[in-house]
Amino acid sequence: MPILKQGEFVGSLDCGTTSVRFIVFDQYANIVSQHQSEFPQYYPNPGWHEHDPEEIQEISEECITQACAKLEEAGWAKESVKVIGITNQRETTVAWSRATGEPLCKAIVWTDSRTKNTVAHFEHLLATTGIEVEPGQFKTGEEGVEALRDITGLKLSTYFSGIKLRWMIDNYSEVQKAHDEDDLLFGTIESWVVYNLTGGVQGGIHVGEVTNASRTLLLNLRKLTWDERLLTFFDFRQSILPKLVSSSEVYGHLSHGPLKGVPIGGLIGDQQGALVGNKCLCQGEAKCTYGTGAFLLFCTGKDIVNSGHGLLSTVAYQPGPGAAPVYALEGSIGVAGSAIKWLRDSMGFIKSASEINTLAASVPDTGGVYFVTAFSGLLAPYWDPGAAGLLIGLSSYTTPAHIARATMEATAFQTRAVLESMKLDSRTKLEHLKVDGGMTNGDVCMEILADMGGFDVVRPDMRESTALGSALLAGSAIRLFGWDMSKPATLAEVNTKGSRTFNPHMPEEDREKGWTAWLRAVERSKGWDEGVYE
Ligand SMILES: Nc1ncnc2c1ncn2[C@@H]1O[C@H](COP(=O)(O)OP(=O)(O)O)[C@@H](O)[C@H]1O
Ligand SMILES: O=P(O)(O)OC[C@H](O)CO
Repeated sequence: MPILKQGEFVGSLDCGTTSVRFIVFDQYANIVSQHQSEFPQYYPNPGWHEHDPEEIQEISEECITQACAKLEEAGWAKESVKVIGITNQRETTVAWSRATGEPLCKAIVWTDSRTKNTVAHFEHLLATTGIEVEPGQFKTGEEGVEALRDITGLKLSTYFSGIKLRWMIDNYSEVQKAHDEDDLLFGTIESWVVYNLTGGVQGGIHVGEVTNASRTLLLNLRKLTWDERLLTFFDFRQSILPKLVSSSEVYGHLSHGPLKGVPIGGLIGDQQGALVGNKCLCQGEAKCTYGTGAFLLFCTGKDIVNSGHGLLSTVAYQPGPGAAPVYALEGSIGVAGSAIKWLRDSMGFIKSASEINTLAASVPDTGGVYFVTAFSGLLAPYWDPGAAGLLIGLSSYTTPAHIARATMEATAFQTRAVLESMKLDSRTKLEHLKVDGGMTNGDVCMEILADMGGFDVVRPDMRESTALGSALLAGSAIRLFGWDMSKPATLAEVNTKGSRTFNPHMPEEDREKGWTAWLRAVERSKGWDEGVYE
């Protein structure tokens, strides 16, 4: 065995919706080593989407092990990894037993829309009894909706974890029993993974990070505390909830594996991770990440901006325990890359995701086809759980190539819709959009986005922004390389590699014609599925 060099690196575990990766970065954000694996997706009923929490854990540990082996093959000792960060798909909900440390059911994934009736129940409750905002003072109807948004930044939706957890308790006897007997532990993916990496049932810590917590419908967005009024409204006992922690601090140490003893110093939801990784740390900066879904986050600095146009207010990051949080406005699009995956896995139109670019480029336009990719209803800015996937404008002329192109246009149209809301809420027009995520690997995807959206699309060369975000937070927690999240200037040398800009070329008139047709297609898709699968 050759003598291995000692370096100083930071690791990032990125637990996404379809794959997990562990990436080792140096101080400039060069990737020194990485390993990635996809994991199984379960769709047991229409509208349902599940993950096996144990599979996520196993794959996470395997990625760490393999990336460390590759680091050593490259001549570096694994002790060079000084700290790790974790970033994750956000609203996906895990319920496990305090006594055994084992999951009580499969995780309900953020895309899953089985909870429509649960949402309807709470909408009714809000409209009638209302929410008790002060002792004895209830807000009902529109005032109740406003009060909920004021506390959480969110609206009632199948998307958020609190609703998914309520459904688990109401529908799985094991989860209900655990809740009743105070054996239940709830967490989003960062919480589950940290619990296991720090020892699981043998001393593992039960923490929840604030950006992830801001997606539960249980967090007070201003105070960054679990809000008792919401616990009463949704009827949860407090003891099931993880201890809240900031996005950057040493939470604990890895209890096993090749990085045993290394501190975990950064936790962040993946979309906020990408915001941080793109160094959009100040008011007015924005990015959009195109993975399974697409998520446009606009940093609003120290202010919480309430959206009047279908966006969410969310925590962007909290740079340390007790530190003032930074907030963001978010437009969440449920389906982006997952529609490409669907064309590959269910329709057989393509053999690999990247092939969609060649297929779509083989025709000049969609031949009049529009695809509203409402596989689990529509999220921002439409928020219609009853919207159904809709392909419209089909004719004998239509080929898979037209549908492939319409699939990419669907993401571009939804991005434009979110940007229009963001313009109204923030009174700022973005001159360009910084992008990353798996779908941005395709040039044709980027050209269609620029053309249909009508804005410049800026794609950085190093696009592992999500992982980089959690690495920056982790490094900052131990002041590795002098990084300090509360002083953005200390990150100036990170990821200064170039970027490529895609400009719109389509005539304005054609773009507007397409946009008008898209809006008509969305109207036809809305309200189609009135809970037939509950
Ligand atoms: N070359 C490509 N062109 C277009 N889409 C792609 C390409 N490569 C991957 N994708 C899409 O990107 C998605 C994966 O991106 P990723 O950022 O890893 O997602 P996640 O974090 O949600 O798991 C897949 O849904 C896939 O369809
Ligand atoms: O894992 P991604 O990139 O699909 O992101 C999922 C989001 O966090 C869901 O809100």
